[in-house]
Amino acid sequence: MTKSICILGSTGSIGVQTIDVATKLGIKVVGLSAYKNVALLIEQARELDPDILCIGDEKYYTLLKENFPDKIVVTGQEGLISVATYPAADLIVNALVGISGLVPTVEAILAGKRVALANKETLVTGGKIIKRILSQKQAKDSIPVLIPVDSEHSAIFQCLVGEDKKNIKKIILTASGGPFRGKKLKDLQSVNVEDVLKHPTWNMGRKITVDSATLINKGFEVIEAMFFFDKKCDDIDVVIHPQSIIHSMVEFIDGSVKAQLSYPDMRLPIEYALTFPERGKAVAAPLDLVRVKNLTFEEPDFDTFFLLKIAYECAKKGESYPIVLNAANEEAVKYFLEGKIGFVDIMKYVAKNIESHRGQKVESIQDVLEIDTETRQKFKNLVEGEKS
Ligand SMILES: NC(=O)C1=CN([C@@H]2O[C@H](COP(=O)(O)OP(=O)(O)OC[C@H]3O[C@@H](n4cnc5c(N)ncnc54)[C@H](OP(=O)(O)O)[C@@H]3O)[C@@H](O)[C@H]2O)C=CC1
Ligand SMILES: CC(=O)[C@@H](O)[C@H](O)COP(=O)(O)O
Ligand SMILES: [Mn+2]
Repeated sequence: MTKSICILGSTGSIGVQTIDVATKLGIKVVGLSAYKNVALLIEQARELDPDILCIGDEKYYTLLKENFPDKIVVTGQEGLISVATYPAADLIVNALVGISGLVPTVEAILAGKRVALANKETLVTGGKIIKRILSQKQAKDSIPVLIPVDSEHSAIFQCLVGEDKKNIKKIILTASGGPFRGKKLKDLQSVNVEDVLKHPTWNMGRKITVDSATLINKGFEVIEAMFFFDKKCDDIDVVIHPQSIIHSMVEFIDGSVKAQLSYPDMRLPIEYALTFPERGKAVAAPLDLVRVKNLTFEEPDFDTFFLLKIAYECAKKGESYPIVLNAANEEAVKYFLEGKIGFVDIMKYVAKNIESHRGQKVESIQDVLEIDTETRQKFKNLVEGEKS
């Protein structure tokens, strides 16, 4: 079992829950990173006494170092990589948000680390390159280098224990449907940030909560599943399941379907990633299906939530398309949370960015980062251009 971990993004939703699980399991946290929430990072470091601390934003470095003169205190991208590759950690938990998670994942893998991956943007943007890097690495044991934390992928991973991947017919990802399930585009014109952040079943960071409302989160998860489980997007379905009790399913060639169920609590997939191939008993409340009563299912509304359809198209085209999808979406969500564009504009501008994109081959992480930067610039030009 894992004995020591570093947590990248320890001050976020997944980061904080990882600390809870690790503490309950008696796992030592040897490294922490945050971007700008230095107050919480200091509090966490006082409690956990790690060896290495990283603050992304350099302006907080001095404050952090003054508080911990005897620890390794690092900053910036280089500092983040020092935590991602820290020698004393058995496993790195990547709980960063957005493309900021990509390079640390790659560096951790290259340094021979196992990674519990919550940061889905890593595989959305860098899946092709990471797959190549993993194929060149010698497996040390039967435990995969990348272990899923995203609840759906953890569910599938659990359903596949003891199974041969060649017997998978289909992966069925469940989606809550978000706060606007059943609504049409005309109903969404005037929704505000507060409405969008009211997720019906999960309590998560702001960016992923907005992604759940547009359903692009599920599109990203289709792409994430392609890389985790080596499947084509045509073999991955999405079904709306408003209760978020079934976290995903696998249909096998004989017609049998396996599912993983629990109350919606991210600490369970986090615990599974930390204890795999064993199971812990640190966190989950026992599931009472009589109390839950109804498990219901619906078709996704691809017309209203058209970014899900676009995500499938990007998944099929591969190469630069998922990178552009992710970068345009990250910018759009940022603009929306800053009050600069409306909710429907997120979907509209991401769609426009994809429409005008001419695919490019992707051969390296450098290519990924260049396409990401170009797309963000193009996005800004598009939005600012339409405003003036
Ligand atoms: N939250 C959830 O329940 C789930 C999340 N996920 C995925 O897990 C990942 C994390 O999500 P979540 O915990 O909600 O996100 P949060 O926004 O809550 O946390 C993000 C963390 O990353 C840090 N961070 C943000 N930007 C940067 C940057 N540019 N460089 C370095 N560090 C940075 C933040 O630091 P600071 O606090 O200092 O800003 C914070 O610690 C995402 O990819 C998400 O899609 C998947 C399934 C469920
Ligand atoms: C908890 C988790 O894994 C999220 O990715 C979740 O799936 C979001 O909810 P939606 O199903 O609404 O996208
Ligand atoms: Mn998920």
